[in-house]
Amino acid sequence: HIPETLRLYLTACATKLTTYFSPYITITIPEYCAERFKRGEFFLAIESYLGHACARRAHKLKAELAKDSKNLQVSVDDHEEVMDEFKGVTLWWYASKQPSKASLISFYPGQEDKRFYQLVFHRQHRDLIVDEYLPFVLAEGRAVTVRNRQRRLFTNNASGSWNSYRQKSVWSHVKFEHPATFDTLAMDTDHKESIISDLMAFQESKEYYAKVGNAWKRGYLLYGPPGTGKSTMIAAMANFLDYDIYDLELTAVKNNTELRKLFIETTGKSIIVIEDIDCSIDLTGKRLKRDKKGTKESDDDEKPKLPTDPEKDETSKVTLSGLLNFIDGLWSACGGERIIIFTTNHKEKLDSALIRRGRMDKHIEMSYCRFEGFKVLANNYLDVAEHELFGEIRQLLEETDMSPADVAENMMPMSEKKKRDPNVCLAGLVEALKKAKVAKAKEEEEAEAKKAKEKHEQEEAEAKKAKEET
Ligand SMILES: Nc1ncnc2c1ncn2[C@@H]1O[C@H](COP(=O)(O)OP(=O)(O)OP(=O)(O)O)[C@@H](O)[C@H]1O
Ligand SMILES: [Mg+2]
Repeated sequence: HIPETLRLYLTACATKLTTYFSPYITITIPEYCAERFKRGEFFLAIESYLGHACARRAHKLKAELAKDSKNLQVSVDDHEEVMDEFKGVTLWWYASKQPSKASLISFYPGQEDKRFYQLVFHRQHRDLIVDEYLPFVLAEGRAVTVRNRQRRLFTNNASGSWNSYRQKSVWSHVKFEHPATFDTLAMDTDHKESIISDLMAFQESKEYYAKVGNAWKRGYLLYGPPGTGKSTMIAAMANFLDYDIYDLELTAVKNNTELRKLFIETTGKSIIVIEDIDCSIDLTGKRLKRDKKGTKESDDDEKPKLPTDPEKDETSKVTLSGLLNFIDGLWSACGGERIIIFTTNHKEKLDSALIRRGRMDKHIEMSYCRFEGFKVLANNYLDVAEHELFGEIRQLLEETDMSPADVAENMMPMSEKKKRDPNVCLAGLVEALKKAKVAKAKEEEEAEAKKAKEKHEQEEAEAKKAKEET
């Protein structure tokens, strides 16, 4: 009978010897790495890669529902061996686990079993594997993860009911599931095409941004009257690019420090949206309450402010310069692929520093519904591509300014949901357009009258003045 210590020693020696003479090299990738509470990114990438690329060759698989509970995620089961081939070289992956000492109380998930992957290959391929294969696996695995992930809509305004228990993170999120696409978006076709190609160019120009030394980001300013599809456009962009959305509510951000923190916690492949920028900030750095959503005008629930020195007061607000820094690239260190979008109903109210090129690279105007946009809506809502009323509608759309939201609403009044008869719906739209046309004519008339009156008054005043002088 051999003493325990000696036995352990001999086993260790035997392992050493076999490794010494073995022509094979083993690389182990543990599930939990240095930062103990986070699953290692490489481990996760391998898991995705093997499930995707090599699963067909494995005998024992396990399937789990992905986060969105729609896609099945298949991965290689524990204690299973899979073969892979890379540039003609064969290598083997083992998924395995090591039960940890039972006496330990588990502090983090996975303490019970230490799972790991082992990669075995011939030592003559060492350089190929380390320099090319492993980076390849990492990239592939990441791509698979991205394809399977559930996209999310983040918000910093957690006062609502959602996820309010998640106090720790500055952002709270819900699933992002907006059906809007560029196909369903009613707007000028050329305009739409130019936006799509701009987005594609952005997505593909990682190297270019690195070369010119810019952060990999792009800013869009969406402007136009209410109901012209600015928010819808953002959803369509996110769907097109497969990005997350961060909806940044500036009025809920206390100061520039908090703004920076929010920004740093965003991840790549995301769109950061600040809606109604003109209502959120003004040039003196004073934040305005937005009355649009029925928020209170004044902070009368706050304690009366003690007189403080102006410097201190400054830090309690998000200022324009804070916002500019935020866009400019304090943060370029935290990786790229971000799009920043501002929306506004009044472009002319914005400070030129905010929207100059370089900050907002592209200004996109969303405008009233014209015939091209209407055709998209008619197709979406009524499945009509041609109709005898189209000619009249085309004419009326040119003469009135109706937003796509109103056109859609008039074409399909919510109360008459069941009547999807195109004839009825389009006739309803014609009616509404005619009414809008009359209203517009009246408005113009009134404006004209007012102008004439003012002119008259001015002339009178001038005449009076001239009389006095003489
Ligand atoms: N161009 C469009 N194409 C398709 N649908 C549209 C379009 N514009 C508006 N709609 C419809 O009208 C609704 C309101 O549009 P949306 O919220 O995108 O407008 P908005 O420009 O963001 O308005 P606001 O300035 O008030 O925020 C949407 O739910 C959508 O169904
Ligand atoms: Mg909107």
